[in-house]
Amino acid sequence: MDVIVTPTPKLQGEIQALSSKNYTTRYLLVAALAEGTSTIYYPAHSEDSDAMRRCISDLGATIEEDDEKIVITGFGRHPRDVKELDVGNAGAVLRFLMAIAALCPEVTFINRYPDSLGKRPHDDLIDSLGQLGVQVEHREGKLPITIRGGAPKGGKITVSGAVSSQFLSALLFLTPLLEEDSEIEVLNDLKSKVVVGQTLEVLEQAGIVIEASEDLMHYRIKGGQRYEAKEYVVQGDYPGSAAVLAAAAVTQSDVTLHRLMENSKQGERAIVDVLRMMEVPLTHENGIVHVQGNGRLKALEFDGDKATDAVLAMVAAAVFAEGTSRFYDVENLRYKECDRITDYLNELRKAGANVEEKRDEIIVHGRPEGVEGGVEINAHYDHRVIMALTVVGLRAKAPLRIKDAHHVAKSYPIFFDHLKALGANVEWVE
Ligand SMILES: O=C(O)C1=C[C@@H](OP(=O)(O)O)[C@@H](O)[C@H](O)C1
Ligand SMILES: C=C(OP(=O)(O)O)C(=O)O
Repeated sequence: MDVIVTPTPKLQGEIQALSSKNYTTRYLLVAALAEGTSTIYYPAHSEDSDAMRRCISDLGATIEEDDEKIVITGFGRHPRDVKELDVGNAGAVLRFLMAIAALCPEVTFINRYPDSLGKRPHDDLIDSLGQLGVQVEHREGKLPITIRGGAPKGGKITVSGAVSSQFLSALLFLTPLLEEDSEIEVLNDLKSKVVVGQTLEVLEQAGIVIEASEDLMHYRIKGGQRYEAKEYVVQGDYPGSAAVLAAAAVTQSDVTLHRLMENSKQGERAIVDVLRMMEVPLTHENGIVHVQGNGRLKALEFDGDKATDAVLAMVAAAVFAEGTSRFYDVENLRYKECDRITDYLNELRKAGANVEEKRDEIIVHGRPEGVEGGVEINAHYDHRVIMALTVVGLRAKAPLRIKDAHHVAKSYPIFFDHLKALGANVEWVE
């Protein structure tokens, strides 16, 4: 399914931010790793969170769900002897479960998205699992991957954080369940460090004790711990909301988003500060962001690694700013659903934006007068490319047709419904 985005000068209205994808996947996992019954209120509904639901159910968790909550009885440290798992296109779900699969005799992760997740590298985690004595069969570090767990005991592990923080998070979920104590040392930098803060927060809520160094590069984890069954409440999602806020910033707008906590550990809450630095009129109080866009934005420089899943939306806003913006320290955007530097900038250029790339930077020469539009956009299987190009389409001179826009459902199935509710001219077409 494609979406046609027709230029829309004005957005107005109020929406409830969707629930956080990253917290939902984590709460589902820690609930599955507990032995009793946990309740998660307001879990996200998207392809990625559904992938975690499906996999923990295959691994033996019992799940009951209604409109408000999901009730999970976990399998503790004894997952069912499942042969195959399908994580869809969800990187975090795959990486977290590759580690948990070490508790199973043999599990194969299938390759359902050969052109997206199928291209992403997992070598660093494979290497760390190897240090625990776990055998991993793979195709040059990529899917399909078979994990032969045996019975890892714990011990000293190193993991590279240069490509993704998800490898470290995966080891942090596994090691408390092992018989012996573990020590993890992160090598070569740690990208998306803020997301590890979310992992540690959720582990603590689940009753797990981890000693982490202040720089998040060293960890001591006691073995033989048990995840406690708990009640969790999922907060609003900043990465998805970043695209809605960027849309409000590039138009004449009066847009209010609820459920966005000021003190959230999501790095992508930086979208609010970035838009403020771009001189977009907005307020953020009591979990409510209110944007009154006037279409004028100023360029800025920003360390994108602090808000990895909001960078594409920030770049989309910068396309219309006065001056040249620079988003640096973003190399690991190349290892996401697509190469979010080269592939994304190609699509932006097609739409008429003036952008340049370096290995680890995106540079945007703003065009406050608007971009041409009138072209077809390749979504590259990437929900964040789809959302960001939608923002650009709202202020183009002619409509954009975003091919295969249904992949937006990876994280934000109702993105276009939300934009429509704000008055955006967006239409699904076959
Ligand atoms: O741990 C997580 O849930 C995530 C970590 C980040 O990935 P990287 O650590 O690979 O940057 C982020 O981009 C992804 O959407 C979710
Ligand atoms: C990169 C993302 O997710 P994942 O790595 O879990 O596939 C994302 O949500 O933008």
